[in-house]
Amino acid sequence: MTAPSTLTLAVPKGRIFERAVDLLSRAGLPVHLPAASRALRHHFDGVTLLELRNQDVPVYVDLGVADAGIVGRDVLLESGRSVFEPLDLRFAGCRLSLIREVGAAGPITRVASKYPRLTRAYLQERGLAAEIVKLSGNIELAALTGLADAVVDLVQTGGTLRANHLEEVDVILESSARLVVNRVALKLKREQLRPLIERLRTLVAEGDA
Ligand SMILES: Nc1ncnc2c1ncn2[C@@H]1O[C@H](COP(=O)(O)OP(=O)(O)OP(=O)(O)O)[C@@H](O)[C@H]1O
Ligand SMILES: O=P(O)(O)OC[C@H]1O[C@H](OP(=O)(O)OP(=O)(O)O)[C@H](O)[C@@H]1O
Repeated sequence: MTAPSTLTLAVPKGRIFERAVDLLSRAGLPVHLPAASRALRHHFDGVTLLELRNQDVPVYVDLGVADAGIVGRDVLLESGRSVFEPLDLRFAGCRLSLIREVGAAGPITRVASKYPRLTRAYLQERGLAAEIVKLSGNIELAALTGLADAVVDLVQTGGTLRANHLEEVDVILESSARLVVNRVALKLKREQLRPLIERLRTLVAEGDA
């Protein structure tokens, strides 16, 4: 029998990181939160964690450099990458919404977002020919300053909207953290990936993810 090969997993830094590492640990992988350092690749017994920007997780998984990863559905759909998505992990819940200043009624001619592809698809579906401006963060400021007459961004508690006199005009999609798996790795590393998916599925079903 050959020794099992290393499993490489892509995990985004930021708000998902700690929860994702903890979940993988509770699913039986010998991983733990790395000590604070500048290291971006963390080696454990038979498992390597790659600490990436959210947007890069689907890229690493699709191209097979990571066998699997954890990423928000919002980022996954925006990426357009064709990865296997076996499991909704049911944390990092939020929605992607069209947002305007409270009471704004004029036409939408320019929309700012970190999600230009999803914004384009949404506007096209409604026959709206607005210009899309890609921004990188604090998207709500674009609506406040007049850079755009609407923005497409994430809403969770609604606290950011309330603090900035903005309102949700339409919900475009619901998001939560997803497990994504490279389609070839699913076959080649089946003996490692299948049990991992099933253990994660059990944790989610028990409300423990
Ligand atoms: N306020 C929120 N509440 C719950 N989940 C959120 C919230 N904001 C974002 N998320 C989810 O968590 C994911 C990661 O969010 P995070 O804030 O870490 O990303 P970011 O720092 O904006 O990304 P990056 O800097 O890599 O562009 C998002 O893709 C989304 O799925
Ligand atoms: O509805 P709420 O609970 O207020 O959450 C929504 C906010 O959280 C996210 O921002 P984040 O803090 O990640 O900063 P960013 O805009 O730089 O991405 C998102 O982009 C919203 O601004």
